[in-house]
Amino acid sequence: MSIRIAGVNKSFGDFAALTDIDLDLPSGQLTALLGPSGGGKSTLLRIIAGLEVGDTGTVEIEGVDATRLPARKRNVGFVFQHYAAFRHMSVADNVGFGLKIRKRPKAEVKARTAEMLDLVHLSQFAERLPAQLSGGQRQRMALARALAIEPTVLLLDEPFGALDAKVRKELRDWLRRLHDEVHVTTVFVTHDQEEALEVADRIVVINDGRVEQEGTPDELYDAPASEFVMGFLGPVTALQGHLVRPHDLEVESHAFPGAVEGRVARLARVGFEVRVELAVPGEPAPVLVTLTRAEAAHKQLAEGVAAWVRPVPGAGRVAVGGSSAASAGPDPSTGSGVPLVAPGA
Ligand SMILES: Nc1ncnc2c1ncn2[C@@H]1O[C@H](COP(=O)(O)OP(=O)(O)OP(=O)(O)O)[C@@H](O)[C@H]1O
Repeated sequence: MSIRIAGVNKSFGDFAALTDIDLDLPSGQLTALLGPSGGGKSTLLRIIAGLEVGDTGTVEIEGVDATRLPARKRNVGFVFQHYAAFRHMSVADNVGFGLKIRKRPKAEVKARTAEMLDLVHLSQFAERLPAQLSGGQRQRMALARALAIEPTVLLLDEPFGALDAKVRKELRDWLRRLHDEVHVTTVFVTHDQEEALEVADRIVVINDGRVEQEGTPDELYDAPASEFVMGFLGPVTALQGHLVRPHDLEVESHAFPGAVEGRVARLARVGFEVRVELAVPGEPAPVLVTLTRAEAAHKQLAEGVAAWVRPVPGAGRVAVGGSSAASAGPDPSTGSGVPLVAPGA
């Protein structure tokens, strides 16, 4: 285990920003701290970095107790959303700065800087000033600077948060490829579930200062431990007291085993998919089902027609007001008494 956090609590005045955090983040992996704004992600990252100290608990980095070590002795690379570059220094000098202040030989600084610029594809901009780079290029420069010192862990706080959606997406693919090349243990903070699902090996969902769930992207998506995690990771709809994913519902224009009857209230084509809203007696809100266009055409669904719906067998789901898919109990819609729980739940 590369980063081990045990019993960490942190309050600001009487506000509890983090409560009872215990986490083991494996070596060489890319872990996302995911959650809504104000949940405590940045505070946790700053405690790992040594920029903030927990009120209780310990932080271990690669087997070394770092709880009382100052930030500069933890050998961490840190990248913030708004990277503060030295404006009067060239891109190359910014990247080599950490090595220079560590008094490494000139030749080594030069070689390592060139290597890092090559890694982040900025070699041709080495002599420019930071102001002459785009936002995305500047964040790549920040990553090169953080990596230049060969950090034990790389900590990224919403590194692409200030960039527009297209550049953000490019950089997230790029970060994944970069990580596959260098394998440095990386923790990054994001509130964007798509970013976490796409890039991370592991995701830790943090809400209200607590860890809601941790696991691989698949584990969290397929077997969410709570309503909160399920809703935060993707669209959900409620049917018969359970939250399910709209693409995990089967719908037909005729009755079929375990399905309940409703009526198509609305049918909308959105790009490659069709979103169907069903009015189902007893359901307080429309039941949302997503289908491909071909499926919708084949099933002859149209506004106003009767339709029958049930969760696909094995669909991940969570009881409304409950806490876990596994506690969902027997499923009335299967008629078999076999609960429909997420795989591995
Ligand atoms: N130095 C501080 N003094 C007082 N309160 C703080 C301090 N730092 C953070 N907080 C509070 O602690 C809570 C958690 O903040 P934190 O920045 O860790 O959340 P976050 O999940 O990273 O959110 P965001 O995505 O908005 O940055 C917030 O309510 C914040 O206002």
